[in-house]
Amino acid sequence: MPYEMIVTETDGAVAVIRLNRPESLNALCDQLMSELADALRGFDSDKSIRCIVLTGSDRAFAAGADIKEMQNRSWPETGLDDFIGKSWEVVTTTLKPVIAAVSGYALGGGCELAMMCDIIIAADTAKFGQPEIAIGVIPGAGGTQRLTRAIGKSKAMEMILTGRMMDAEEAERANLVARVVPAADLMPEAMKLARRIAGMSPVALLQAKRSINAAFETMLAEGVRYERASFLPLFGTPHQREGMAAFIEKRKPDFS
Ligand SMILES: CCCCCCCCCCCCC[C@H](O)CC(=O)SCCNC(=O)CCNC(=O)[C@H](O)C(C)(C)COP(=O)(O)OP(=O)(O)OC[C@H]1O[C@@H](n2cnc3c(N)ncnc32)[C@H](O)[C@@H]1OP(=O)(O)O
Repeated sequence: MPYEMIVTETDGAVAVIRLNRPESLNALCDQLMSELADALRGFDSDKSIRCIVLTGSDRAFAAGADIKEMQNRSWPETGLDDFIGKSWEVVTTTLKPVIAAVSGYALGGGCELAMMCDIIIAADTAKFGQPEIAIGVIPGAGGTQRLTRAIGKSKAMEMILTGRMMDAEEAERANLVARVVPAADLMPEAMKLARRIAGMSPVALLQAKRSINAAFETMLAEGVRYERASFLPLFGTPHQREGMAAFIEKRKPDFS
């Protein structure tokens, strides 16, 4: 599928998807989200890819869903089409680790898209927010749920009820992002992290990602049961044997 609104490339076992609508600060229109979903499905089924980096431009990761596209839509016409589920949610069903490398604006659907990813690395220029209230709506792609779980009720409520932005430093203090780096270092740092993750056992990465995400979705006892059900099947796999043998033999493991 030729893409008009995203650019994709691979670097060894790492795939990079760059949102590419600079004229509208990467506003997330239906076509862009369909292209993103297609690219994610493709890399998720490509055995040579073990980690995915999603990024935007220096000025904007994404300034939200496309207001101009949404302006005149109404539920009676579009309510039967689960567009959010069929395209936006593909990020959350991607089995491989997805790193969001955020520079500039990540607002509304842009912040929600970043939060659907597994790890957010922020440039010191990043600005996060859910300003939907200012245009008469609320977050519609998980923002009220993921932001609250990530930063706590009071700060999430303040952000969503006022629509204010938070800068990268505040986002790091609030645990919305894993780390803040100088803007010039964003992609080098994101790629370094992605390569490190890509060197690990794919089956262990899958079980770890699923178990951590289960912590968002369930009560503690159920989450621990889910983790145990993910942990025990790893024993007897070639990568568990190789990983533990390599430690004992004092050598690097080969998870290829
Ligand atoms: C039943 C009906 C269903 C309908 C929807 C279903 C399908 C979609 C699924 C959506 C699920 C997610 C929902 C999400 O939670 C909702 C949103 O994301 S709403 C949008 C939230 N974002 C914003 O409100 C931010 C808007 N942008 C700004 O505030 C400013 O642009 C800025 C980021 C502060 C930057 O300001 P400036 O530096 O001054 O730059 P400009 O404002 O001049 O912008 C430059 C250029 O980009 C255009 N643009 C910016 N943001 C958007 C956007 N979100 N949508 C469309 N276009 C955008 C801006 O218009 C300028 O373009 P120009 O006017 O020059 O052509």
